[in-house]
Order: sequence, then structure tokens, then C-alpha cells
Amino acid sequence: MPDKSMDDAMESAVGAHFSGLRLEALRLPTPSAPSSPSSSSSSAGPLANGALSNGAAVHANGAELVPNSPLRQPFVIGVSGGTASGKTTVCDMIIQQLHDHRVVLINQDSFYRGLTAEESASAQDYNFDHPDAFDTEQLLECMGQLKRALPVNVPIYDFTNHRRCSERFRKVNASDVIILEGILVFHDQSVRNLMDMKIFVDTDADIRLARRIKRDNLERGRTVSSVLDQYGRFVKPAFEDFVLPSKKYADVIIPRGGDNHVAVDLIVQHIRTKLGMHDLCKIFPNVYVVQSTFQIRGMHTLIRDRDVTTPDFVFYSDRLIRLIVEHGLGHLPFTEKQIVTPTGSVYMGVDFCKKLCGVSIVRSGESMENALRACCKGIKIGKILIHRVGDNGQQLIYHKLPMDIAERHVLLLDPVLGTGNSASQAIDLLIRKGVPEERIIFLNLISAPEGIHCVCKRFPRLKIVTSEIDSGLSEEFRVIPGLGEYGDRYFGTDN
Ligand SMILES: Nc1nc2c(ncn2[C@@H]2O[C@H](COP(=O)(O)OP(=O)(O)OP(=O)(O)O)[C@@H](O)[C@H]2O)c(=O)[nH]1
Ligand SMILES: O=P(O)(O)OC[C@H]1O[C@H](OP(=O)(O)OP(=O)(O)O)[C@H](O)[C@@H]1O
Repeated sequence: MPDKSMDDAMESAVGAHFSGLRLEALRLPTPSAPSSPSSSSSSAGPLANGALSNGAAVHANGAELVPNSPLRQPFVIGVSGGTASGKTTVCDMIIQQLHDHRVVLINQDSFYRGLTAEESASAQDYNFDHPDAFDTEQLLECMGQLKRALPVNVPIYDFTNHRRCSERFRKVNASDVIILEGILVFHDQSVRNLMDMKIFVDTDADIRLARRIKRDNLERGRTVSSVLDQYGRFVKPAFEDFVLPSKKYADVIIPRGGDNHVAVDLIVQHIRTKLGMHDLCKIFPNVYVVQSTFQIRGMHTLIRDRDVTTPDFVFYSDRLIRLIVEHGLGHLPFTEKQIVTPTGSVYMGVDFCKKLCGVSIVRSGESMENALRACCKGIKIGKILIHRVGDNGQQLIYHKLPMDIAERHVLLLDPVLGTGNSASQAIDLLIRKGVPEERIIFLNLISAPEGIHCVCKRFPRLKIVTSEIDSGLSEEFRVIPGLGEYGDRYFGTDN
């Protein structure tokens, strides 16, 4: 299912003529399908693969992690443009803004073939800007490995002697995002096919030449006249023959390169949406996963750890639940409200939705009541008790709900969505009591994909807000990796 809301957002941005950003032939791609429902950036379990790199690339947390969980394929971004157009700056800005994701930068330059001794002797006559100067086969092989979440050894190219270091490589681990940057990364169709998003950095030729002279002189040990000679003989013709014609493949064209903060911000916003979007959220548009950050992952790591103490379990569960509650409240309708500030000015604001209530599924759901009360002063909270009959059957035992519940929006509370049986029983009861399905928001900490399928299929208009979607259920219908018996751990009855 296409990411309609984001596409719309980007299209309206174009319609609004965001200064300096041309989104030509905007095709906003969807990341490749995962191999399993668990393969999500927002899924729980072991942290995603680490992505390390040399100085040019970025690592999110400084620790080298071995790929250890089946993940969805990384999001591949191609960044092309003429020489010295500012590709590196644009990549650096994207990497910096995606600080909570593992991003790795691969430079096409690393795949220069390297000159033979004979070619080196007349390097000034060698065309480094022709597609044949690159070992595209090897580039494809490396990218293929990274897409399969395998580490690769990327060659190291030395611009001063036009050779590859024969013994040294840059080890690159798999990551959430791979940025492939270079003058000719859009030239070869097989390379283009690897990309989920293509960005062309479009900078004025004079500015590029001036930068090139400065850079090659200072960083690559060339004389000004040799740079100008190479530019006239090879760089400019190759730009016209190969680089410029490949611009038509770009999804996004950034004028002025790294100076264009608006364009980079929009691109990063789009990538974030793609990365944060669990595939189940695409299937069921009413499932919302709280945007994952390292802070949230850190709290999940603590509460999922079987060795964590009860006070820590309670503390970090409470923090996470508060975030989920706030997120859930964001889905309630609001009315417009004008107020006057102490400066005498009018502020056009909104008023919170009034007719609300919470309903907790006893007993784990009760652990979410404090957070709801902390956010909604004086909120009424009903209870539903569902008894587990055998491994996969649930029976409604008791309920106490506000009399006028049919007129209220209901925040249904239960930290764990497993098979979805308990939730379905509770939702059934609410609907029987007259609550319209679309007025129910089910808040939970972790969900199994099976539970999401079960609840969303039966109640397609209800909203689910969760903080992580786990891999699945075990044979005993326990959420995996999960966090064990939530109620026992929270209320200290786990002995
Ligand atoms: N003289 C010489 N030029 C080389 C050699 N290898 C690569 N080049 C040049 O390097 C250029 C590729 O690098 P650029 O795209 O300019 O570098 P970049 O740092 O990615 O550019 P921006 O980040 O966009 O500024 C090509 O235009 C080649 O002409 C070499 O061994 N000798
Ligand atoms: O989606 P399901 O497969 O129905 O499983 C989820 C239910 O299991 C847990 O409660 P549990 O029965 O462990 O009781 P508790 O609230 O006392 O911990 C959880 O709090 C849900 O209510």
C-alpha cells in the first residue's frame, strides 16, 4: 500500500513551491518488503545491525554490532551530481539528522579501478570521469552484500597515486540506511535499481570548478594548471555525456547542494517516515507505532531484561507508558479555541476533547492508569476482567464501566497484545455497551503481529497505539521476544 499521507505531504510541499527544492518526477519509494513480520526497525529484540565506517561515514552509537536479527532490507539512497557539487556535504547533513538510525556512506570513488604502472606514468591522459574508470561489478557485489545485511570490505582508493591500497580495506557493517554517493551512481541501471531514493545535487558549474581547483590543489596534491587541463579534457565532457543525462533518474533534485537546508530537511523527514513505518502499519492504517528513538529502545532494553529489578521495571515501564498515553491522546478529536495571552495577543489554539474515559484490562492494564490520570485530570476509569481459559481462550468475568460510556471516547489500556483474544473480548464488550468502534483507542506497550492482525481485522476502525511490534508468538502463545509476565513483574508477584 503506498505511503499516501507522506506522498501527499511531499506533493503539497511541491505545490507550495518550497524555495529552492525541485522535486522532479517525484517517486517516493517504499522500502523493500521484509522477510518476516518481525523485520522492522521498530520491532523489538536485539538491536539492529551496527553500521560502522571510516572517517567519512557515520556510526550511531560507536559500538560495532554483529548482525544478529532478521531485519528488513536497508533503505538505499543514491546521491549523484557533478564533481565538487557538494554531494559529500548533503550526505553528511542527512547522516547527522538521521542520528538515531544506523547509516553508512559508500563512496563510488572507492571503486575506482586503480591504474596500472603504465597508466600511472601518463595519468594526466587517463579519463577518471568515464564510467569505465569504475569497477561497477565490485560495487554491485558490495551493495548486494549490504542489502542482505552482511558486512563488506570496501576498497580504499588513494587519489594521490591513483591506486587502491592492496592490503587495506574499510570494513562496513550492515545498517538501516545505506547512502551511495558519486558522480556516476545513476549511470548504470543495475546500480540505480538498488536505490529506494535518488538525489541529484545540482550546483552551478562555475562554483563546482572553483571548489574543484581548491580541493584538488589542497587535498589531492595537484597543480592548478593540471586541474584545469583535466577539467577541460575529461571532467566537463564526461559531465555532459554521462552525469547530466543521468539527472533524469533522480527523484529529488537539490539546487545549491549543502546550502539547501530546506531540501535536506524534507528529504530526512521522508526517510524517517519510511524507516519508522512498520509494514503492519501499511497493511492496517490504524496501527501507530510511537516513533522509535534510542531513548525508547533503551527503556525497552531495560524492561525486557529478565534480570532487571522490580523498581527499575516499574520506573521504565511507567516512562514508556506515559509516552504511549500522550501519543494516544494525540489521536483524539479537538475543537478550535482562541485565547488571549498576557501580552494581550490572540492565540489561535485548540481545546482538548472532553468526553473521555479509560478502561483498563485487569490486571496489567491497571499499571497504565496512573499515566492516564497524570495526563487527563480526573478522568473516569472503568475495568474489565478477562480470565484466561487454557492457553488460547479468554472469558469475560467482570466489568465496571462509566454509565455514559457510549458517549465517550475510550482509551483501552493493556500493556501486552498477544493473540488479541483478551483485547477482542474487551472491545466486543465496549461495542455492546454502545461505544462506536472508531471511538476506541487501544494503548499498549508491545504487540505481537498476530494480535494486531486479529484485532484490526475484526475492528478495522479502532486505533492501536503501541511502542514496539515484536517478532511473534511462541507455541505457548507468549510474545517473543516479549517481556515475560508483565503483571507479575510490574506488581512484584513474580517471586
Ligand atoms: N587526477 C585525478 N583525478 C581523479 C582521480 N580519481 C578520481 N579523480 C577525480 O575525482 C572526481 C570524483 O570526485 P568528486 O565527485 O569530485 O568528489 P566528491 O568529494 O564526491 O564531490 P562533492 O562531495 O560533490 O564535492 C572525478 O571528477 C575524477 O576526475 C585520480 O586518481 N586522479
Ligand atoms: O492477547 P492475549 O493473548 O489475550 O494476551 C494478552 C493478555 O495477557 C496478559 O494478561 P495476563 O492474562 O497475563 O494477566 P495479567 O493482566 O494478570 O498479567 C496481558 O496483560 C493481556 O491482557
